[in-house]
Amino acid sequence: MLGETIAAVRPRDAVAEQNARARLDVMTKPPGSLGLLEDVAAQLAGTAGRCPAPLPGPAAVAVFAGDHGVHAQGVTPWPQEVTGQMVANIVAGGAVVNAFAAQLGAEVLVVDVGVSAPLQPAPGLLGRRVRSGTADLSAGPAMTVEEARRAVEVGIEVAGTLAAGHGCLVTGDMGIANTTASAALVCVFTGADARRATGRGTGIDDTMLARKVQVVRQAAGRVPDRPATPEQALAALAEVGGLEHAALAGFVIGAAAARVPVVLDGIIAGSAALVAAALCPAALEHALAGHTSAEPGHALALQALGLQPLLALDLRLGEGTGALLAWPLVAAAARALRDVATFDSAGVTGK
Ligand SMILES: Cc1cc2ncn([C@H]3O[C@H](COP(=O)(O)O)[C@@H](O)[C@H]3O)c2cc1C
Ligand SMILES: O=C(O)c1cccnc1
Repeated sequence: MLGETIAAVRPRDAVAEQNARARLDVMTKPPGSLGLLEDVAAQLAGTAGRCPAPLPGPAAVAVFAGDHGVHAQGVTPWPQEVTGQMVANIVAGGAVVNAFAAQLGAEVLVVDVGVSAPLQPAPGLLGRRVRSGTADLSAGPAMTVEEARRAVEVGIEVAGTLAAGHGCLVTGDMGIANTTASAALVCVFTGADARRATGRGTGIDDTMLARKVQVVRQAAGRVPDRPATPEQALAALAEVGGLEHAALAGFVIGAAAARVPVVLDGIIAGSAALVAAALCPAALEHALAGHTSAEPGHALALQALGLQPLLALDLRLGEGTGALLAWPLVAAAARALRDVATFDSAGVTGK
């Protein structure tokens, strides 16, 4: 399934994108005046393969949840059981992601791809647990390559299902200690030093940060830098990643295969997108960076991916919150491309 999905991903449609650029230039506004939103509008046309692109809605955020064996190393102040408790909170509608989604009319789907604790079945919770948390990535592989592949395929499945009823997919995550695995992935996939890629996550003190940097450096050191082939990418993911990272990588590839735009959230999605890019470079042509988070490794990931974030609000939450907030900008860019009159049609004199 992974191989077939990778093979199904096409680059953006150059003709649709050129038509969008041409239309943006004759719309009743000075050429280029919508800045980055003009690139977004053109990208959406390229993804859809037509100009104007369909409006990218409604949006659906998939919150991939998993636990991390590296929690035992003291890299986060939060107990591991908070992952399962927050999953229940999101499913009940009580988290920040739910408030933002309600504001924007977006759907929230939580996917258990690797939580440790037992979870009550509930509407809005998809059970796809590959294993109950990863192994401690500071001591050895976080998971097997086969488990990584299965978790990637969960993300592909979820993207395919959601793309059938939604015009835009949004990445979300929940997993205590997942900023440690994210930093390790950023180091491996960009070659960055652990000190630059590692941040304070939920908010850790200097002592814990020093320990986290050490853990990230040690883990990333076991893996050859900059995996170039799909096999190397999966191996690196299995060594230092998380189950939600694997699923998110698959989600990005699955969205691209369905030709639906995907808006990326923070460091967890950004690091997973590095994996997706190594598995399937064309997939990233259909992705948008919703925001840049306060976690320093996120900017490194976006830079390596060549993605320009739509927002910079100093968010450091995850759950899909920053990407959701960017979605109205994506929708507005599409609506402008579709609805704004041209100089000719409106009888407005050009310069
Ligand atoms: C109550 C709560 C809600 C959250 N929602 C997202 N995260 C975010 O913080 C965690 C990663 O940070 P670290 O690596 O420092 O543990 C992840 O669960 C991520 O989704 C949360 C964290 C907490 C505590
Ligand atoms: O970048 C993020 O999305 C982030 C940062 C800190 C904690 N959780 C998520």
